[in-house]
Amino acid sequence: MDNSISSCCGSATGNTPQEKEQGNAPHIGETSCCAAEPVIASPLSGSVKTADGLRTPIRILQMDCPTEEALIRKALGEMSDVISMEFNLMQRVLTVVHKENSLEAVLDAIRSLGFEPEVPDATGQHSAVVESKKPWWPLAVAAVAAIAAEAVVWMGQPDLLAAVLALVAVACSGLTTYKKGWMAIRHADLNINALMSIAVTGALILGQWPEAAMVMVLFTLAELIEAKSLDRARNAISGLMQLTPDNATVQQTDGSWQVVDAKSVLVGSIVRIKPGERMGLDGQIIRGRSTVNQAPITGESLPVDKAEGDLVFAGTINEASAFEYRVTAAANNTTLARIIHAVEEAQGTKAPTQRFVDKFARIYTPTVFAVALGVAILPPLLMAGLWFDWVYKALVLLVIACPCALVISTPVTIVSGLAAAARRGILIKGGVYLETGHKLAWLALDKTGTITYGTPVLTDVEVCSGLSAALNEDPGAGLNAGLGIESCRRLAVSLAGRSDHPVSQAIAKSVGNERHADVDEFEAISGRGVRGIIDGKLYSLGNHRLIEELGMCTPDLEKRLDLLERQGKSVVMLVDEQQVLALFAVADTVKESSREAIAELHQLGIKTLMLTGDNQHTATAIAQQVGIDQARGNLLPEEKLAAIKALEADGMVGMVGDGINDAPALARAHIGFAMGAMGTDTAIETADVALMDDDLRKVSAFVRLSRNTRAILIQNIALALGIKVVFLLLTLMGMGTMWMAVFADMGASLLVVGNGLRLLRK
Ligand SMILES: Nc1ncnc2c1ncn2[C@@H]1O[C@H](COP(=O)(O)OP(=O)(O)OP(=O)(O)O)[C@@H](O)[C@H]1O
Ligand SMILES: [Cu+]
Repeated sequence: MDNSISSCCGSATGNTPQEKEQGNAPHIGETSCCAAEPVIASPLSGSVKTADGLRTPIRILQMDCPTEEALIRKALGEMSDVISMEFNLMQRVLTVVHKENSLEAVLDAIRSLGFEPEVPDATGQHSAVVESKKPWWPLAVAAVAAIAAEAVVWMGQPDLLAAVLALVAVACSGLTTYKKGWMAIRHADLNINALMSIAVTGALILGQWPEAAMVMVLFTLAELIEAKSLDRARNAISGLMQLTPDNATVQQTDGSWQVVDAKSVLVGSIVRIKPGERMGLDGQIIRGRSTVNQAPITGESLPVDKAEGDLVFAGTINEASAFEYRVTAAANNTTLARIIHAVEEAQGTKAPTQRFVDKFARIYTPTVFAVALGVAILPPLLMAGLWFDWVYKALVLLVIACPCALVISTPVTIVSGLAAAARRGILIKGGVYLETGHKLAWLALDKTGTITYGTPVLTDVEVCSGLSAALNEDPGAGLNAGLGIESCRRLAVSLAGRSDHPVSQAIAKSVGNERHADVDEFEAISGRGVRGIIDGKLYSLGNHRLIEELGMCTPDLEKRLDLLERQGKSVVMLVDEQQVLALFAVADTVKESSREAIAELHQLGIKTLMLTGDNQHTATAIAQQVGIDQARGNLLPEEKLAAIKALEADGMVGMVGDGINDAPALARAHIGFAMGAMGTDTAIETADVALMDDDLRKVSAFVRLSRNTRAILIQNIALALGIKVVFLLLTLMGMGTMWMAVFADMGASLLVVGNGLRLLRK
């Protein structure tokens, strides 16, 4: 059940091979993950061999704008050792596929652009990265100087004073811009930094002191705000990791307790948690009981009761009394750590809009560039225009050509959406699901464990000789010629005890710790029941389908089944090789939240359909209780799959289940939702969307978030392109100035980033 699942759904929504490769890449560097520092990038995995060559992720902290991407793309694109490149500007990771033994050359090329590339070292360890903080005071000095220069000119003071102040301002705020700009010009590339440098230098040469200073200061300030905003989106997820305490109180071999570094705690250690304390590791309670706030994982802040045997999770908070638990996962492998890892991976995959925008930018920028070149050269040559005028217009066009706002708008929105979802206990495994979720037309639901709690209890036992006895009745009462109720029970419980199917579990749990009979050749019959040999005789315990197939059904039995099933109960029968001996009815309770969840989904215009292996009567009864449109019972797992396929003709199909016996259908659906992912590793890994607890309302929350994301994506693209179009027209009409273009570009970037970040607050 690994990537076969994620690749299946890819047929419709576009999982790329690259996503799968990322999923399979060994995450060697994980042990070095350290959350103690303020701004941290999570570790990278090492080089991985692929068919084309080595695939190495390289972190470049200075790379977060498309202009830097363009620079690197150009420089590495010329190298014969480089086969392909992928840029993830949000995480500032460049993944290069290159020939063996060429990594150093690639790194050198990146260094020559003035960047500091980082890769895992030979052991695969990657040092945790701490970004150095730039001091803020030079910018403050620059701002004061720029304002002073403006004031000096305004008050008619000597030009020399204004010039000195302006030079101070430009020097204090613009050095990085000049450096980056110069690097770009040297590589024959004109990015926003190069253009700013040219423009400011031009203004200085023309003696426009205050303007030059102001433009440089404001540009730097805008860049700073943008970088900070992007950091917010980036850190929304890794910030969760900082919720876990650094230390844990661990029992030593001599029985004493000692506070140690949580990262050093081994699986199997006993940890003590005080009231009000946050857990640093996953584990299972061995002593004590309490209530725990699991909001960091499930997004649900209502405290949950926990007693011996229950699982607790890193990041959650003990609200009541002290307890001890046995550690089940090391600090770097807790559920929370895996959630964070999955979200980061999801952020690295590109959503459809992003692919489109990237493609668009790749055509758009060179096109405007060509037009600008034409504007600069043709009118002066052919129409005797003034060189100065037309070159200036061309420069303005070049600023407009910067696709910064457009390119950054999509990832910032998607990343914010993914982070917002994760904080609410919805783990989305790729931007594609977040982006396409708004189109969901149908939601198929599994019954057991999805709509119901999945822990049915035994309600009726009937012996099939015409005599019947209610549960817990006097053991002697139901005796017949063949087997008495107690013998039937013993047989059924012994068979059921061997299966984890909820129906079997209900029967097995109905008696105390009574000794079970030995079962030979035990076998589960998929979608039907179980069978095995007890005391030398073959017995089966199964549903109506099984009894029909064995040819043991009678009109009388049918009537009794009907009666129980119409009450929403599931019935299995105990048979030997000749006849039906007894029947056992179990009833599952519907989750209180299910009804509300279905109503919310209907409000969103999503049609619902229940798919279950249980009988049609029970299915209909449960569906009616929660308001589901349609119910289909008696389905074998492959028939559930076929039902999903049939729905696909009618639009986008989601399927929600517990992932246990509905994995094929979950994989087939465009979006597979797995519930109760908190305790199960496979659900986190295989589902498209993992819901951390089993509250069905998370599906409607997901759809609403997806619709919000979608709306913001469209707004952002319209905004970014709209501003460009306005300035393009202004420039062509001769009214655009370079300053206007620069601010329009930076303003657009800030607007789309701010707009995308709104999702974090949702
Ligand atoms: N191991 C088993 N023990 C007892 N009954 C079983 C077992 N396996 C199947 N059954 C019977 O067959 C029916 C269908 O089982 P199946 O596993 O296909 O669906 P389910 O998981 O019970 O329902 P759902 O599809 O809603 O999750 C069950 O309702 C039960 O009556
Ligand atoms: Cu029948």
